[in-house]
Amino acid sequence: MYWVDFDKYFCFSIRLSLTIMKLFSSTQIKEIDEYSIVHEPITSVALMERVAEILAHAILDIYPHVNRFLVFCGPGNNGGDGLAVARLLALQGKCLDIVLLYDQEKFSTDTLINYKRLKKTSCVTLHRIDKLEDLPELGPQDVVIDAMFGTGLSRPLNGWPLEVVTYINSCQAEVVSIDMPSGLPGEDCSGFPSDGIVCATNTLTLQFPKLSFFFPENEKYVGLFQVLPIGLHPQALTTIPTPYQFITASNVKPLLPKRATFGHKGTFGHLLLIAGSKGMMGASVLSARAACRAGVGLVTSHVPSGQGQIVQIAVPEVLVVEDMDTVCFSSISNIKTYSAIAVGPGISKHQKARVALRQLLKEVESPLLLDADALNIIAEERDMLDMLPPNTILTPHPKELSRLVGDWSNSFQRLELQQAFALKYQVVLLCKGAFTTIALPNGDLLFNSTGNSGMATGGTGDVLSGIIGGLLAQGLTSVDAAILGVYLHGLAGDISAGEIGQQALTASDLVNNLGKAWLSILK
Ligand SMILES: NC(=O)C1=CN([C@@H]2O[C@H](COP(=O)(O)OP(=O)(O)OC[C@H]3O[C@@H](n4cnc5c(N)ncnc54)[C@H](O)[C@@H]3O)[C@@H](O)[C@H]2O)[C@H](O)CC1
Ligand SMILES: [K+]
Repeated sequence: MYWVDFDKYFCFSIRLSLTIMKLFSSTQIKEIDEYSIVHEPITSVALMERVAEILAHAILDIYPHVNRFLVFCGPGNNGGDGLAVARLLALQGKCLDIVLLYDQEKFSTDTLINYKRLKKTSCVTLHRIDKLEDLPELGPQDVVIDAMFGTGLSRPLNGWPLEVVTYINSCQAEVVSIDMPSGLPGEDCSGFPSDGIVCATNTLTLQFPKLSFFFPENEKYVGLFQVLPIGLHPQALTTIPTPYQFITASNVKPLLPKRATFGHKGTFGHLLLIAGSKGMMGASVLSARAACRAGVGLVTSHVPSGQGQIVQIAVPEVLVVEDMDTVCFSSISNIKTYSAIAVGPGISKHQKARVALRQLLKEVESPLLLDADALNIIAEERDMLDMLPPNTILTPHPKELSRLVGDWSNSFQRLELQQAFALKYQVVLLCKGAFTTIALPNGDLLFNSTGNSGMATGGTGDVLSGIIGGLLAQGLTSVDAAILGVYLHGLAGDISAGEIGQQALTASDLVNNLGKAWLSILK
């Protein structure tokens, strides 16, 4: 399970007046680091000291009762952070054993300065070690501080550092990694063997989450992660370009649609929801309920003939139109009446639904969202991809996404495929999951910050379609509707998990907590 200290993250972003929380590559982080040193101005060793104070504080917060820490230090500034943290923890009365993996000739300038400072500190024992058998004893109550490699990692670990990583991973002790688990690259992890990376209990990362933290295959290395603002220069953060952004509360607040005082139900849009088929009417009900709580004026549910009663009883707020077919969506009518259309949840891949979807794509003029079976159909009938109107929103989960974009061998490649597809077809393409990603028609890629694994349960995708559809109908652009919809959906999930826990969470809880989610953003 991941954990991000979003409050600290938000506070800091607001203080810097950032409207967008960017995510940077390791190379760019080095550039931002250097820019900050010149323009703050601050010496690099003073910046390292500031970082170490923040890190030591966070470590003491997590482990207030731990008395002994074993710090593994590499040659670069990550090792320097470790040495400075060790000194500060020793000054707090903790017992510190420091394992130096390299001779001081290999140390970076600031690491060497901190090595010399540490030698003058009491309660620390420095070990320059190059064999496992010489390592100091590590008890289950002790905590390992991993300060071997951070953003400067340039290749997979081998030799001595690899032996140390294997040893650390075989021990019972908890591990806190500084900035990154040693051995984990910041972005593309292909070619980095899985046994050469520290498995941290907690990762205390500096200023920004690293891209690789958002990849499911890296959960076992990153553990719980916390983002610690270290005061890098706001100018560098705003001017250095990156396609990656992180959606936080400060990003979504400006997107909230205004409610005109004299508005009536015609003012707030009319959504057509084409969802459900015989035996799959739950999808229709859930998406309709969610749409009704998304601020939209009117919702019409298009359902198979004879199924309308289900929706009318379950969601009295919606209007219902029945198809001619008794099984599935088979034809469209009066689509120009609506300010947005969402199609797909539970519609089946029946031949009649395929024909109707094709017809819809030919005739549609309003903003459009495609989900679930609508996506499966266009993945199989690929000429329909060229019929997608620009800015259509597609909301697949990973399996549906792979049908659209092809298979990937790691999550970084998945991001690239997602971005390329959004750019090629000029659509907004989601990949639902932890940190739902949203690829934009300009090639940018956003990560959502809300949500939890309690939401990994049937029907939550239908709820998302209803929310985003409702926002589209109110006139939000596709990009804004996708960002706000995904954020609200996850927030409703977090509020639900806070009330009833993740295990008991159902899709209906998300709908019921959407009001609280809106209020929490409006605050
Ligand atoms: N974010 C910031 O602004 C700050 C970050 N700080 C910390 O500095 C590190 C990054 O430091 P850097 O010196 O650039 O890199 P590393 O310490 O990660 O390591 C570089 C060091 O390691 C060697 N090396 C690289 N890969 C390997 C390998 N596979 N095997 C062996 N050796 C390797 C390389 O040659 C160098 O010697 C960042 O993570 C933060 O912890 C600053 O303290 C403050 C500002
Ligand atoms: K590290």
